[in-house]
Amino acid sequence: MPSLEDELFPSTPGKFKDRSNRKFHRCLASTSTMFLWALFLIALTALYISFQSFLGGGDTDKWGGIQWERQVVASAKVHRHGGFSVLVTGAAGFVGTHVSIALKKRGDGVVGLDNFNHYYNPSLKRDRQKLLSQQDIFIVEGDLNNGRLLSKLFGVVEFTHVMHLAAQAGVRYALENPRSYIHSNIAGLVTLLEACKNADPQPVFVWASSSSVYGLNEKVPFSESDRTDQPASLYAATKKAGEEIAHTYNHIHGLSITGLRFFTVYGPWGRPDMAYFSFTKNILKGKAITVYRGKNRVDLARDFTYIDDIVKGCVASLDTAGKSTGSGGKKRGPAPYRTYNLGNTSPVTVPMMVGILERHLKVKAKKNVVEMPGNGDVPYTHANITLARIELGYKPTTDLQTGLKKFVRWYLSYYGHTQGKASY
Ligand SMILES: O=C(O)[C@H]1O[C@H](OP(=O)(O)OP(=O)(O)OC[C@H]2O[C@@H](n3ccc(=O)[nH]c3=O)[C@H](O)[C@@H]2O)[C@H](O)[C@@H](O)[C@H]1O
Repeated sequence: MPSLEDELFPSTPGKFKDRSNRKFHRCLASTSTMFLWALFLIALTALYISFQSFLGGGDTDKWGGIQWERQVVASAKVHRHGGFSVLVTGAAGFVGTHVSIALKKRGDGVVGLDNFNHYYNPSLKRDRQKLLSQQDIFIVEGDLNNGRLLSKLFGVVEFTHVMHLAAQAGVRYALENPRSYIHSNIAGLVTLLEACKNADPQPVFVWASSSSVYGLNEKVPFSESDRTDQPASLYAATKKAGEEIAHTYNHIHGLSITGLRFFTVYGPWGRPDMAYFSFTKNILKGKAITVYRGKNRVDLARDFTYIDDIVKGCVASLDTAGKSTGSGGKKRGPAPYRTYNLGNTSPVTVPMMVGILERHLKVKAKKNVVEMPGNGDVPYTHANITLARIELGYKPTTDLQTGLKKFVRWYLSYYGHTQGKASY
């Protein structure tokens, strides 16, 4: 009777069989099986890798693939003669959402980029995303530091402009999480500028700096030419560093750069970490709010600027920016480098801001007035906007009273009067 082995590995008919031959066959059999298994596993791995690269992912499964590219291209499509194709970073953020909608409404193509981080409750960001999606604006989910994603994006769309609004915001949070400022405001900025530098043609670059760069400067109102070498917070320091970094990309690579120094922007769909927003929540909940006061019992003041005015300043900056001159990463000639204050030019004290909120909310605030802790705050901001007025036609029109009324109306409609849903 033939053994199992013989059946599995029948000898060639007519050939002589012996024991050593059998051993050899047995060894060959197990080696071949192992070899076949290895081949099978290699093939499986190769199949998986090629499927992943077909999807375009790798770093994250949130981007890449044919469907994703279609969405990006459709969102970037320009619907007006001479319109722009704009990459808006931080599109699910406060300013990013408003700027994206304004651009889309006038016929520009807009592609958003946002990492939906958890600095504050991302459900607000998701709701802003829904708002943008109703305007056919697609947000790519990814981080600024993902160079692969950025080069893919610039490969799919020839962006004419980049509106860079993504950042780690907040002055006081830098004490808790300093690295997040370096990650987004320094490393992320450089990764994005690299992608812009390498793009051919290079896009125009407009980005959000901050009033905080004036730091301990005591000359008011703050003009663009005033000193900015005394930052009071790490946030301010990273924004100031961003300005210097952007300058080198303008100088070496011919990128057209416009830096906008925003002054305490507020309004509907705003940031829950900001004072006017968190005060509203706490006043409605009957909780005490902490109002900081400066040295010698001097009230702190801010040049609060309404979101619609900021949006006009951003759009005007895109419209008036000269072209980048570089190609293949090399500068072909001088490119514009501009810096503007976007403020309101009428500072209001924090207690006055609280008073306006009390009137709009029809609730009296419980206030704890404490001396300003040494946490990065500055006592006073006031923008000189002459340059922006002359060169951008920037003219803010909303005072704090009117702007906060609009904010409170939005807040109550979004969170409801009961505050039950306000978990941020
Ligand atoms: O223009 C900017 O470049 C920055 O504007 C904003 O910073 P700020 O002007 O500091 O706004 P915000 O925190 O609302 O505090 C407002 C006032 O309330 C005081 N304040 C704050 C908190 C509190 O509990 N109590 C209080 O009195 C506080 O002392 C201050 O006097 C952005 O957050 C920042 O990301 C950046 O964009």
